[in-house]
Amino acid sequence: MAGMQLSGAVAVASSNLRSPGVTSTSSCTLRWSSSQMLGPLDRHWNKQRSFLVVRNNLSLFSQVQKEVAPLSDQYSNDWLLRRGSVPTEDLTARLASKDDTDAKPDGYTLQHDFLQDSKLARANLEENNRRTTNPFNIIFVSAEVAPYSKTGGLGDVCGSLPVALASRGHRMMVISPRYWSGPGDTRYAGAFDTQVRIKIGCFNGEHEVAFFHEYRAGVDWVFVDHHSYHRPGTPYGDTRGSFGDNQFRFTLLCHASCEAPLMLPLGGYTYGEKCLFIANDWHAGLVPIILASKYRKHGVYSGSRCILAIHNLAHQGVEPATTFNSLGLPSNWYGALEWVFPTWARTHALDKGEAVNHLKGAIVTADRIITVSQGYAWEITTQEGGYGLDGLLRSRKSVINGITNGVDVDEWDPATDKYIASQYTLEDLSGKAECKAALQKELGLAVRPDVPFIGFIGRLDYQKGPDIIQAALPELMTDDVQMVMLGSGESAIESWMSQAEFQHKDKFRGWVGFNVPLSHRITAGCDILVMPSRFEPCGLNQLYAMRYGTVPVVHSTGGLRDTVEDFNPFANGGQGLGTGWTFSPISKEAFMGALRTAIGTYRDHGDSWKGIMCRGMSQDFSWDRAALQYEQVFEWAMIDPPYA
Ligand SMILES: Nc1ncnc2c1ncn2[C@@H]1O[C@H](COP(=O)(O)OP(=O)(O)O[C@H]2O[C@H](CO)[C@@H](O)[C@H](O)[C@H]2O)[C@@H](O)[C@H]1O
Repeated sequence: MAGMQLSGAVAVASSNLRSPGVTSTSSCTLRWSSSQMLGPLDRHWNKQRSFLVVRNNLSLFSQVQKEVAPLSDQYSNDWLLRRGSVPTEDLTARLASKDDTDAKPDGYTLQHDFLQDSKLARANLEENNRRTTNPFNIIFVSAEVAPYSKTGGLGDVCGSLPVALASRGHRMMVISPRYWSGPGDTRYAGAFDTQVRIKIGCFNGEHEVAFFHEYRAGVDWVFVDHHSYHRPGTPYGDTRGSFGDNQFRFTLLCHASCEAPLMLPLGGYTYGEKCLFIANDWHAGLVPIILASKYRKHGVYSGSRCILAIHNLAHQGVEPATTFNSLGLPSNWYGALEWVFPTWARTHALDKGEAVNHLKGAIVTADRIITVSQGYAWEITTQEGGYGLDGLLRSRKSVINGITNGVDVDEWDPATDKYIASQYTLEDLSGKAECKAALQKELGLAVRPDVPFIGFIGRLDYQKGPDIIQAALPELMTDDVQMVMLGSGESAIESWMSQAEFQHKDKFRGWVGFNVPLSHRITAGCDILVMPSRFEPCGLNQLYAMRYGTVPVVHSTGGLRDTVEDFNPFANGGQGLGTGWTFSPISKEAFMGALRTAIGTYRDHGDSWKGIMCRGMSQDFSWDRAALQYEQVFEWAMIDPPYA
């Protein structure tokens, strides 16, 4: 993990430590010396300070192996036999097997309570693996959260990661604006007015906000209500462009988020002062600054920490320097947000390039920083990927971690997906062919099982590289393929999609707009999903595609490079390895090269294709894995003193 510097197991002072997992009977108390210490301790170097971090998520198997194996040195089989117990290797095997009942191995007399305790210990350990032993009060602050509001991956992540963390035993609050568009809007029907009102001093006045609350899937979903959120369009803008007062709207969100844990008696009691805030992207960027400048100096939130989660560094929340006075922050904190554009980016001779940058403010005040893949954690520290913030990010490299996103496995599951024509599984892929036929029919394309069907889903902007597809399409359309693109964004690309559809009526469909059910049907019905993103912090569509047996062809960048493994037909004794194709550099030629290879494999090597599909479908992209990694970072954040 980039930025994480771990050493191996560290020996500590010896003691009569009792394993947290394997308990002992009074007749067999285990003594552990330093070299037999249970559970690895990792040394974590952080800004020349070192801390010992206990990892508590050991699996039963490795735990039992570590615990029982050393016994053979101190307590020989003979010794155990004399005590009426079993040799250690037998016990290890029994504990590792699912069926370690009381069946006695031939020739041995079992000491029942020892085994019984071990079984209990295993149950405890399995439970520990599901539940954290160190629960936190966590506040997720985000501009969007699915299913209430979503324009992209940020909404997906903030709608599903908190549920995974809650199921591990953390107390979770997700706080986001209530984008209510009128009485017909049912998205917030389950959220009730808490009757709590607060006044926030910013932007030359006092602005009253209300809090709505819904408890669902173990998470407190809190919605900040203010009339500036009640507009048609997306959370950020409408057909005329971005809303002009977004800085005000998200400043309100940040102040309200800092008050919510103190004010809202959710389920009868507040979250209180000892919280862990996760500020997502620039919209929540003021949270660590508000905590440090307004609360902590009065002794409030001194036990809290704030982690900045960067989903996309390209959006930073840059506004004129004069707006600083409106943010409701003490004037001596200007330096945290201060941002000066490079000379080349200034608009006229008298332009001094002075601005405030919300994301920069968060980078220099957050206790730790998480990005959504390991590859992106490194990319943002380079000049090419740092969007002007790479220098600052390099200076905080020791607290940056990359954790690859998971997927909401309930929402994105081909076996249960309610949007697709026919459900299917890894064991029975027949439903996928039905999905393909249904999608071809829905789009008015020829229903042909043999033709390679290519899909694209995403924002039509520079990041996602739709112009690469635009450049490649004339060549691609000379082949016997079908293609569908779903997306909205730059109007030039939107018009091109309509035009291309007109030009290639029998092969190409361009669906302009945001349509979640159709995105599921494309993911299930296509054979290939292309993602020619110029940069991609993590990317979710390639994960969804693999889960649905749709093979990704992606630019080798950020999270795409981390999650898609290039197909190698010769690996694994000729059986092949890999889950898709990556290409580099980002050019029409490289894109077409990879796509042609994929199309050729689909047509001519059915077995290899099936292998790629099945390997993709077998990947574990659940949030459980990522949730464990988040927990580790939470623990580190709590060990360090507040950064600001
Ligand atoms: N027209 C449309 N109709 C229906 N659904 C559509 C759609 N356009 C996009 N979507 C959906 O929006 C989501 C997009 O997620 P991504 O992660 O690919 O990108 P995004 O750039 O928004 O997220 C940022 O944050 C996420 C989360 O951390 C990172 O994975 C990513 O790299 C980063 O850029 C997917 O669920 C996709 O299906």
